[in-house]
Order: sequence, then C-alpha cells, then structure tokens
Amino acid sequence: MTTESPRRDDRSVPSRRKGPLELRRRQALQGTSDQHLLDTHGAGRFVHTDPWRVMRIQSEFVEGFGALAELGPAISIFGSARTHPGSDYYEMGVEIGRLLAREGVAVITGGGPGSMEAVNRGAVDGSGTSVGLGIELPFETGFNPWVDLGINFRYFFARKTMFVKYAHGFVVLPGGLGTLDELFEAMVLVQTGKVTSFPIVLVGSRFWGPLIGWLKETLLSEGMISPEDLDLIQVTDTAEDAVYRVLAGVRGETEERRGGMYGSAEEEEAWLAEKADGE
Ligand SMILES: CC(C)=CCNc1ncnc2c1ncn2[C@@H]1O[C@H](COP(=O)(O)O)[C@@H](O)[C@H]1O
Repeated sequence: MTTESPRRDDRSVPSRRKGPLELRRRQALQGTSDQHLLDTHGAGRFVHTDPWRVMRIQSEFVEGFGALAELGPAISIFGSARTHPGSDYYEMGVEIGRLLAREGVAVITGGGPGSMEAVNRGAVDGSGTSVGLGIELPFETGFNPWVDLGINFRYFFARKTMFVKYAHGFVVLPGGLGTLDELFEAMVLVQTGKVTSFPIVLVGSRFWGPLIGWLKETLLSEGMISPEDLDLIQVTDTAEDAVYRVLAGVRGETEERRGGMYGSAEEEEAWLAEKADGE
C-alpha cells in the first residue's frame, strides 16, 4: 500500500495562520491569541508558559542595557562567594577594587558575598563605581552592602551577557564552579571572536597553576586547543599587576609586557618546571 501525497488545499484538514506560524490539524484548533487573552479566567497559569518567560527574559536585557549603557570604562571581576575578610584572596579583591576605582574604572561583580563583596568594597573605598549583577538563587543572599548599582537577574545567561557587554576585560580571583563557568565563558567568547581585545587576568598562580598545566599538558597536547588559545589568559600574583595587566590589555599594550602567561617565556618555563619537581 502506498501513501498518497497530501493535497495542499485539502479543506478537510483544519488549518490557520498565526503570525509567522502555519498551523494544521490539532495545532490549528487551539483558539486565537485574543481569545486566550480575553476569554480565560484561569488562575494565572499563563505566567508559567514559555512565551511569558520570553517576555521576562527580554525585560532582563532591557533593564540591564538601560541601567549600564552609560557606565563608562569597566572591568568585571569574578571570584569565590565563600572567602572571608582577612583571607589573602578577599584582601586582594579589596585592593583590586580600590586600584581600579582610582584609575576611574567601574567594577562589575556578581554582587554577592566573598570576593565579590571584597571588590565592591574596594571600589567604594576608592570612590569608584561599584556595580553588582545579582542572581536569583534558591538560597537568597542578597546584594552585599558595597553594591551601589545593583541589578537582580533571574536568568544566568542574561546576567552573563551584561558581564561581557559592559566590561572591557576580566579579572578572575580564585573561586569554585561559578567562577570557572564565568572564566570559560569569557575564554570561549574571545576564542571564537565574539568579543575582541578582551584581556583576562587570573590572580593567584598557586591556585590557577594546575588548571593551566592541564590546559597545556592535556588539552594542547591532545590537539583540543591551539597554542594561541593559551595566550587568552595571563596569570599574576598581585593586585597591582592584575590591574596593570588588565588595563594595559584594554589599551592593547599587552605584548611588550608579556612573553608567556607567567611573565617572560623563560619565567614561565621555570615556574612550570618547579611545579613539576614539587609533584
Ligand atoms: C554563599 C553563597 C554560595 C552565596 C551565593 N550568592 C551569589 N550571589 C551572586 N553571585 C554568585 C553567588 N554565588 C555564585 N555567584 C557567581 O559565581 C561566582 C562565584 O561562584 P563560586 O563561589 O566560584 O562557585 C561569582 O563570580 C558570581 O558571579
């Protein structure tokens, strides 16, 4: 038995157009938009539908673009939500915020506790612009007290766009999964040319060294990344150098300062050899 080809003008098949959609059979029997809007008295189920979510997502972009469009030069700084005042990483965050503020550069953080708080705190201390892009989480922590301009997002992906769109570079302090997610997102955007001339500076060679070793020894040697992908990141150990490098990178001045990720190519080799000896 062969299947007959359908006739395009088969009137027995219910069909209708809805904006850009062509709907047939059961798809066509769902009522019109006006009907849905005016004729339903249900208990607000529509707020859980995907089209409604799209409106909310759109509104996050509109709010974010509106609030940040006139921010001026800015750097996004990522780092652990779990560091405490007095720890090296926290104090480094404070110093980075302060130094950027003194250079007239706004800081953008996740607005939460730990190293995010540290950076916002430093920026306020340095009389700079202190921005927090918060995220709705099941365990609500709210903005840290040093966020002067806070925007709360429901959706990670909308918030991430803001971190990239309104910053000219990234500084990454030690952190956990959230920090790694932000770091790799930034690296992929630069690697694929979605953003250009976007310096990424990691702070803390002891913390980041093993990850960089793995990128080199496994990803690079197995051909999963190109040698130039490793040039996307620089590593340093001081707040001053992190700020110097990220601002130099924004101005396109990185090359004379850096031969490899740890300073000169020789320094980088020595550092990696020392690390390998210690293992
Ligand atoms: C104590 C606790 C877990 C609070 C969570 N409150 C948070 N508020 C805002 N941004 C956050 C929060 N947790 C994670 N993030 C995001 O993920 C990164 C830190 O996550 P992690 O600690 O590295 O993995 C930050 O750069 C930030 O953008």
